[in-house]
Amino acid sequence: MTPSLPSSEEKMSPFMLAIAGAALLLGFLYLVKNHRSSSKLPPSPPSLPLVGHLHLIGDLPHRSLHALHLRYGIGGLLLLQLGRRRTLVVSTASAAADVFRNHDLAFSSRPHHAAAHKQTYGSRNISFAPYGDHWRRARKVAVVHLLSPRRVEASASARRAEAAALVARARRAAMAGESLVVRDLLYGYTNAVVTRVAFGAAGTTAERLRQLTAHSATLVAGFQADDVLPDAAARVFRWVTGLEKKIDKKVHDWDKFLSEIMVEHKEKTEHGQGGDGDFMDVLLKLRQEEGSDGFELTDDGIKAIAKDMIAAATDTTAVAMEWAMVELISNPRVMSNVQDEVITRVAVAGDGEQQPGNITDAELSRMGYLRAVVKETFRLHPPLPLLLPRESMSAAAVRGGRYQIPARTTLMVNAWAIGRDPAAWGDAAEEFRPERFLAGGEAEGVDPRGGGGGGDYRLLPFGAGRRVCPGIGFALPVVELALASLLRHFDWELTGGVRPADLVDMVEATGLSAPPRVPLVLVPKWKALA
Ligand code: HEM
Repeated sequence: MTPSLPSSEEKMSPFMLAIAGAALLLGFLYLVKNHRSSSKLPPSPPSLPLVGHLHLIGDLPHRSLHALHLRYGIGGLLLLQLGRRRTLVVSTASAAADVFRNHDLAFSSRPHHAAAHKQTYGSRNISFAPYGDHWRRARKVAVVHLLSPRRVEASASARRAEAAALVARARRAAMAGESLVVRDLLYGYTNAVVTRVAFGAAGTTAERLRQLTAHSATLVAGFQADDVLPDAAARVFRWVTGLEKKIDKKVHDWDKFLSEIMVEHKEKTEHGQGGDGDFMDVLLKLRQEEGSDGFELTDDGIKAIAKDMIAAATDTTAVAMEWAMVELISNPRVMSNVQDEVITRVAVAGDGEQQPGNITDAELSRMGYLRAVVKETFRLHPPLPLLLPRESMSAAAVRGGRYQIPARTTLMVNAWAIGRDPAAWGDAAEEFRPERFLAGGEAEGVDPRGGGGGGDYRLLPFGAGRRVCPGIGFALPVVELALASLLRHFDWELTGGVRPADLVDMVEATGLSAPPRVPLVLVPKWKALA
């Protein structure tokens, strides 16, 4: 039966026609508006309900995000829904330049993360503190009083003592014809330098610290329940899986350690033996003299800052050095060039009788090729491949207003992808070629200090803008001195039939920082110096 047309009595009244027309118009306007506002968002791959794009992220998020960028990204941007967090991913140097140059303030906060909050005395540190007065003042304390160029210079003796110990350790292995797990060697060195600088101690304090820092990062690394679930559900998840218990134990152990160190330092000060040499001394003295610019340095505040410095410094620095050694052993030409330079520069200083490890900062500053090796390592292997996540505090119109990013969007800057961006580094971006940073090279003058030196945003291992790492000046001489010492005194060989070419495709381990997945094992051969 065919449906009959409405009779004249059944025809719509003018009133009903007006309502229907208005509804149609409103619907049309809604569609147009919606189309316009969604077209103002950066591109996004197809997503699933609830998880959004989380299922597209593998165990190496920087690599998954890079692959998604290559497939879906436009203008260096992607917008993803990672569980409950709307996330803007930046994957090219030009997009990073726009975000850091034009929208840094908008993106200067950090997303709340319950596990990190717990481990930082309620976000009272610097790294995880939301943007605001506390963060600004705590950061100023670190920049002015703990990490200033004067302090870095004053810590040269700690660096040199530990570099000498590093060479001695490798020499023992060389004499015994044994191989070394390079990670253990370098982690031990970094941990020892940091312990001396932070607490003026070595030996058992360094060993306790080593145990505390091991695996700490894994409790805040990667995507966790907090990123996917609402707060209460995430807490239940952590509790059921036992993660909450692990975090509580770590928090307790750290607090016990830091409280003991603090008591020791206070007692020394009371007996007139307090120094102003290490971080704890400086922080306690600042509190006494109220020299922290009105910033209340409570016991917990001091512990939060000290812990932040240690956690931020140790893993990152050791990971950078291990990757440098991986690249050098895989590139014998570069290894030979850098060894020649180190030997020549130290000899030029006129002290052939120097103790192992006793290379001065002035000598390091003349090692241009070594510095290029370090930059090239940071380019291909940034220790924090996704930096630290930021969160936008207000809406931002990025890429010249083409895209509108709403407030409370998480920002992930993929430094690993930016280091491989062909628009920034050319077609041979995957090649380890330190010469690109030397005079006449295509990246001459590019600096890893995040837009420092001419506002170049191609090399971002330390981030950029207001939240750029304040520890760069501290980290670089630690890295350079260890590498120079190991390259000056030893030749290095692979073990067990491994060939340099076997290391070329080495991928990263999972976690917040990204060391080589397979720890590098090398045999040191002691070099008798003329
Ligand atoms: C090779 C070694 C290091 C690397 C690769 C590194 C990398 C980074 C990165 C990527 C950030 C986040 C920047 C951003 O959000 O834009 C950061 C933040 C930070 N780093 Fe480093 N870092 C290193 C060493 C150090 C050292 C030695 C210290 C201190 C002694 C330190 C202290 C900090 C602090 C306190 C922050 C938080 C800054 C803030 O949120 O305002 N880092 N670092």
